[in-house]
Amino acid sequence: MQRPALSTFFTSHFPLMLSFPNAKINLGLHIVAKRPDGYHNIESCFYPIPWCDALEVLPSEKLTFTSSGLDIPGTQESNLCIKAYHLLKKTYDLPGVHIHLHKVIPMGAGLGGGSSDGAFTLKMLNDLFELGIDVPTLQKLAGQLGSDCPFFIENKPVIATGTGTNFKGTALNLSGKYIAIKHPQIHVSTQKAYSLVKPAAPTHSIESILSKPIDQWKDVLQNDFEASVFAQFPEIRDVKNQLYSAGATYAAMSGSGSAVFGLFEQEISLEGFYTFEL
Ligand SMILES: C[C@@](CO)(OP(=O)(O)O)[C@H](O)COP(=O)(O)OP(=O)(O)OC[C@H]1O[C@@H](n2ccc(N)nc2=O)[C@H](O)[C@@H]1O
Ligand SMILES: Nc1ncnc2c1ncn2[C@@H]1O[C@H](COP(=O)(O)OP(=O)(O)O)[C@@H](O)[C@H]1O
Repeated sequence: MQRPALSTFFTSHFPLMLSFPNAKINLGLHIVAKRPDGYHNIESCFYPIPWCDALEVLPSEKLTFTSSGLDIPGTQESNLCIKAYHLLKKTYDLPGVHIHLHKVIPMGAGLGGGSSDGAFTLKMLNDLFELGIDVPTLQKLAGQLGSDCPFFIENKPVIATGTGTNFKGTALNLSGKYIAIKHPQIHVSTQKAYSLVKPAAPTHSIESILSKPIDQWKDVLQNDFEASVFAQFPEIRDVKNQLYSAGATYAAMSGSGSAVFGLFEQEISLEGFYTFEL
């Protein structure tokens, strides 16, 4: 079937699209080796969580961008939504769009919020303009925006290896558990965090640890960033300890920080933490 011209497409379809780019947590994170390109091979479980931004794309004469909610550092051109548009525009005949991002997910937190916005922009433009880009190609494109971006294309729990862009599905299902998260408002540079860790081959695979009950994860399911980040910012370790004191079955820093999360069997309310059901 021949695809209609994009201009007629807009007038014949709903000219608006809304999505809710969500955050992720890392359940365990091993930094396995430094690569010749300067990046690191890792092993981690990426798990999507329902803490979301809101992203709207609608027709416009030219590309425009607005945001609300939390202030996003950097220029519009450095925003991953705009980068995603330009990346697709290199290959596809994209008309103008107006992108509005309502920012909720804390930034520089290890929750992948910016990466999610970039990946969701790719998916929305693909759907809206019926570009027909398949999932592996979308993941490759997302990889050009950042290492965390490809995960958000399929957005389901995976064991990630390589630079965090090779995925194996996992049956891990935390539905019905509760999570408490705090972003201690400390900005940890991902690049610096990687440079402070000495890579090492792990003794146990994350997949094997995650196959055990959650109450056995403590002390074995490790995030290799924690030691150096906690040494620099002891208050982040305090947040983790606070979660265990409150009865968390497992608590850890997400990614390169500084957000810390705890998993609970029951609904909890903790001052200063954002809590919700998974
Ligand atoms: C640590 C993780 C774990 O999920 O997430 P965050 O804590 O940022 O959410 C990721 O590996 C971060 O992914 P992302 O934040 O997209 O990183 P990128 O923009 O690709 O890279 C930022 C910098 O981190 C370093 N980097 C990133 C990924 C990787 N596998 N090895 C690296 O050494 C590089 O120095 C790079 O210049
Ligand atoms: N749409 C966006 N939302 C948030 N941050 C963005 C976005 N686009 C680019 N950035 C940049 O990415 C940085 C952090 O990205 P984010 O993915 O939120 O954190 P992290 O990598 O720690 O998970 C921000 O400080 C900002 O400079």
